Amino acid sequence: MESIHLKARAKINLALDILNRRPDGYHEVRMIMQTINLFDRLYLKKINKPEIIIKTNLPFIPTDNNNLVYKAADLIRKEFDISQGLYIQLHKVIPVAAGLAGGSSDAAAVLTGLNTLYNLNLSNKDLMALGVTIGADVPYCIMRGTALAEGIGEKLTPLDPMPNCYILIVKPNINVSTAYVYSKVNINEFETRPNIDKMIEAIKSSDLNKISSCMGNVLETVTIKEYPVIDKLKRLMLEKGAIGSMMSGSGPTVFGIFDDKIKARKALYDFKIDSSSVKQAFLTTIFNRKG
Ligand SMILES: C[C@@](CO)(OP(=O)(O)O)[C@H](O)COP(=O)(O)OP(=O)(O)OC[C@H]1O[C@@H](n2ccc(N)nc2=O)[C@H](O)[C@@H]1O
Ligand SMILES: Nc1ncnc2c1ncn2[C@@H]1O[C@H](COP(=O)(O)OP(=O)(O)O)[C@@H](O)[C@H]1O
Repeated sequence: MESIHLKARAKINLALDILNRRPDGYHEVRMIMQTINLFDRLYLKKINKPEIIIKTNLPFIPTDNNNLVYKAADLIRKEFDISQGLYIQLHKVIPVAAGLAGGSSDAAAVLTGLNTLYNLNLSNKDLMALGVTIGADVPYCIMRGTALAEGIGEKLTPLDPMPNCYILIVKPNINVSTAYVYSKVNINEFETRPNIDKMIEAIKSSDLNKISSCMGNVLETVTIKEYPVIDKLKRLMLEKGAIGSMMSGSGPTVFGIFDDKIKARKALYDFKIDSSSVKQAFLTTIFNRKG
């Protein structure tokens, strides 16, 4: 095989709790993760030049070692002594620095894709162990579906699939870095924390209303204080018929869960014309592992 086409899907966090801060600055988390059908496209091709060449549709994305896609390819090439070069075409659709793990998912797709392209026969467990050296969310982006993530996000337990629904994604006109949000979080100041065990039960019972009522993200304590637009978008989402709404990950993206396609489409339209607070809006569905 000389080339491969891949899809790298985004994730949302249905719940995000922090247990403590580790001495190395990372945080021990308990999160419920869900893959959604919003995806970047990648094309990987073996080339004769001995280098990694990245082409992307977004001019502001790095094409050197700062791109997580480059990091993933470089890691595999070094680990398995592969000198042959690689051309990577990355078509971004997932909003960047948005709390949707776009870069992590691109890296996960490259690890998985190169495993096939070079016949490495690595298990998902092997790929996840490589992935965590790139980023805390990369192992989950390899596993995908509904999952409990613990440790720094790399200790994964697959959960029953979440029931089908519509997910409305709204990215406000602001940029927030993950490292900044974690650095500002004060774990002694959380007034409410999501009940992760109750969320797992709600998922098990396939009850969308119960799932929505269990949603919670402690990182909102940092972002909403600095960017009230996040809270405004959450409230608008509920007013427009979402049964639950929350910020995903470190934000600033807000998502809404809808069980009614008409309401979801109308809400998408309303958010798309609200250019004062919304930069990007997408209506999508959830993605679950097969089998
Ligand atoms: C917040 C979450 C929720 O799913 O996602 P995003 O909002 O980034 O999508 C993740 O925990 C983000 O995972 P990821 O984006 O892979 O993190 P990394 O690149 O490994 O780390 C970026 C920075 O975030 C902080 N970090 C990350 C993970 C973690 N458990 N504790 C942390 O304190 C560290 O300061 C680190 O330097
Ligand atoms: N393949 C990639 N796609 C998007 N951003 C990338 C990629 N590689 C590196 N980056 C850099 O990583 C940062 C965070 O990107 P992203 O993964 O989209 O964030 P998040 O995890 O919050 O969704 C951005 O500032 C971007 O410049």
